[in-house]
Amino acid sequence: MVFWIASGVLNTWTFEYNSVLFVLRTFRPSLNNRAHTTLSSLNRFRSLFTLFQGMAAASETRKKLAGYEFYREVLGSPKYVVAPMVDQSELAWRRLSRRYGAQLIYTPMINAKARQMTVSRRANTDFLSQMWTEQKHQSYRVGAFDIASGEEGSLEGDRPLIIQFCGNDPEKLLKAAKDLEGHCDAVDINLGCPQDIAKKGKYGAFLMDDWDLVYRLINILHENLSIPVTAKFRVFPTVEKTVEYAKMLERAGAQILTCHGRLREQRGQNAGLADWSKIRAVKEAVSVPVFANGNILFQSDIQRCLEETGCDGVMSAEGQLYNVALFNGLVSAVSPATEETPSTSSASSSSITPITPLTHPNHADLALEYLEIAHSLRTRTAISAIKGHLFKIMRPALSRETDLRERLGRAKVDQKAWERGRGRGIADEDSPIREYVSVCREMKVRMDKARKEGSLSGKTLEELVEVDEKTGLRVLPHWLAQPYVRGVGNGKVKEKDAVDQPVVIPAKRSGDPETVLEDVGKRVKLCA
Ligand SMILES: Cc1cc2nc3c(=O)[nH]c(=O)nc-3n(C[C@H](O)[C@H](O)[C@H](O)COP(=O)(O)O)c2cc1C
Repeated sequence: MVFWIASGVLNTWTFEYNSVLFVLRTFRPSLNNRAHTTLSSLNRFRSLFTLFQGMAAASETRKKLAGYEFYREVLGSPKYVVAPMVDQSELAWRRLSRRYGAQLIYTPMINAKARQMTVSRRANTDFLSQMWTEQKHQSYRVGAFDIASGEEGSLEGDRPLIIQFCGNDPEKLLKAAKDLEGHCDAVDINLGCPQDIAKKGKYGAFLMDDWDLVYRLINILHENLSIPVTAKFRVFPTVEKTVEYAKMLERAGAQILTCHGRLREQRGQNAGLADWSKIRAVKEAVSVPVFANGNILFQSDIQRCLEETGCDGVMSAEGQLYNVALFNGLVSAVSPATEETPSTSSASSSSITPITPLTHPNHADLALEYLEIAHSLRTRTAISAIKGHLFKIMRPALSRETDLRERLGRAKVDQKAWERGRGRGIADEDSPIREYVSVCREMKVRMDKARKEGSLSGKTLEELVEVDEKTGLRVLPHWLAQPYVRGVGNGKVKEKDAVDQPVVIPAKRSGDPETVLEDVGKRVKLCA
């Protein structure tokens, strides 16, 4: 502490020192030499302090905090957490999410094996082999982490951040995690991905059958990384086994557990509801912080979940993707996003979320804001990610505005041009994603008109809310950001839908753009 203060004083001093010299040189050349000698000896002190400051910083980073100490002091006690999402929790989305109240965000899952190959190939000077790697891992790169841009994981705009890996080889996992440990606050292991790709690669939820391997995967990171390791997992059919598993994860060294309250078999059409009672049992059984994952769609679900599970935070994936303002207004009295005083300074425990511009802004505005961020970054945002976000954000209106839906579905973007054109700003008519911008602007015009007509009807927003017959959930006016709930599946796993059931990927991606989106969704939704 003393070093920091002293160094701050001396830093200011250097500025003064240069200014004094400049003034003396200009107006009193005779005093220049004496002043210079005195000032430069003082400046030597400054160098010494800078050295001590470096040493203090180094010893600080060496101190690895654990459990609640880590949760509080490094992460800042986050309650509102954005889930790891392949192709969707990328940097641009993280920036937008932080503006709207997200306190901690996970990167999309990174495959440890693929990252390791890419890193070792990059170290090789053979240009052709690099090209080969780049092409071979094109799809992996979509979820990769771009250190070179200096933006991903930066202290200024991308923290707190947890980088998620998947893998089944402890040594490879460690090497990949070591490569990125300086760019995040912790490393997470994906133990919950239930998709066929995970079954084939034996990672994610398919490690639930090999507890010894899971222990070693966590433990090697716990023992060798300078930052903590955390784990995200699904529940077992019984509470007892779920609790036993969670305790094993803690023993192995996991410092935060995220418990997704669905079974490995609850995916796609059979996702159904998450079981919060199992999450509660986990929370009661371990002594590290626990995040609850599943069933968070409206703000009112957040407090209910925290109360019912006793967890330290809630994690949302789909609810937050469809409404990035899900966590807005919960943290501070004045929201940075809209600068309005929120009606709820902490999550209301009422069963219904009040519909305010804070929690349900106009979706076209959010879409434009997202595009503006994507434009402003040096880091490349994958076109698949952009398209996925736009379809989800504006979903409430796309079934009405079918011409816009079609334009969005058919918009072609030259990836290379997009990479060259990034950072130009949204107004640039040369932007390679100008068609997306144009669709969102047109959507904004139409939604502003719809909102005006809505308010002219004399009804309040609450009165404009309808209830979906199939799901029983509230459907808000179509210009507002809101969750999307597929009215299928009951969470009960039928034998024919069990894990072995293949995901059907249509050979042809044509036809109705929304169907295409669903297909894209199925393909990128590697871990839902
Ligand atoms: C588009 C998408 C991508 C996902 N990718 C990942 C991932 O990379 N790693 C992971 O552990 N879970 C992933 N998931 C699962 C979510 O993190 C989360 O566990 C799951 O969706 C349940 O939360 P929810 O009910 O809030 O959607 C993904 C989910 C979605 C919707």
